Amino acid sequence: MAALLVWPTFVHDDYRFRIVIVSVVNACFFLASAFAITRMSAKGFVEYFTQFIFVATALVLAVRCGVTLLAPNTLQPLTNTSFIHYVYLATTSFSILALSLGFIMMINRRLQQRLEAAAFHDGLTGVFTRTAFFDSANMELARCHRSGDKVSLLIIDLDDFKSINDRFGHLGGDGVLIDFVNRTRQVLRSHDLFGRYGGEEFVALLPVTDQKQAHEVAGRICAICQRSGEAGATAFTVSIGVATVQPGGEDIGAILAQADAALYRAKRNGKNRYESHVVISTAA
Ligand SMILES: Nc1nc2c(ncn2[C@@H]2O[C@H](COP(=O)(O)OP(=O)(O)OP(=O)(O)O)[C@@H](O)[C@H]2O)c(=O)[nH]1
Repeated sequence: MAALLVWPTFVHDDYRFRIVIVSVVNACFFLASAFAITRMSAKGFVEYFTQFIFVATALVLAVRCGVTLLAPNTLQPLTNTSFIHYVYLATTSFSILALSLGFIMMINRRLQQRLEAAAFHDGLTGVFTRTAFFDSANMELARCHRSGDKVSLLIIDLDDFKSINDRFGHLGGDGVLIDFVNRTRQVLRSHDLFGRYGGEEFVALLPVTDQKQAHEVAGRICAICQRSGEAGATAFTVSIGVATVQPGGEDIGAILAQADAALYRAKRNGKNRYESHVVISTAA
């Protein structure tokens, strides 16, 4: 734009030509910015507000450009007192302030969304992080305490995962974790809570689920993971510790301790199986 302005400024002083160039270039920039916002995901008030300011400013620039071309005598340098000139000055002053605010708020919202995503969802598998799982699980326990429903908790640990990493590398191991999550999601219901406890250990809270039903779910998870090698993918198995309680106001930590003890038994009894803190299960 600077190059385009050299001629009407220094070579041939042409005020109207300068207005046209500046208006057209800026209007294109504002419309392109408004279009870029259209393509953003998860838009809210701030995005629509900023988009509106872009479009409104572009329209004023277009009108100013049109007036300059169609009624050239209405615009005079320095002594310019035309209505469109006042509108232009007011709009640009306001839009600079509004756009600055809009951009700051958009960046703030994006940062907040990223922080929330990182706090709530595991970056590799997409399941709840440990903290998010604990928070949601405690709320679910309190709800089942009030309603008198039973709750079951599964701790699921991938068997011999160190040897999977050793054989297929860390990336191969990551792929197995993703495959495990996808398979387990097929078994869990939409309202079950699923989280990563740490490393290759996962937890699932099954609301309104008694021990018999929890055993069925655990057995199906063991079975679906055992079939992992069928399509040529890396084969893996899991061991599961199951705990079922009638919540009495305790927090998730107490139930986790029971499920953890059951998981320890499943590992000690040969892996690729589930065990319960009360009933010893059949092998998967
Ligand atoms: N690829 C990958 N590996 C991980 C991740 N988190 C933890 N690990 C690995 O998981 C392995 C866990 O090994 P161990 O605790 O010895 O357990 P294991 O080999 O599964 O043995 P058992 O639990 O007895 O069946 C370690 O080698 C960790 O490095 C991860 O996010 N990605």
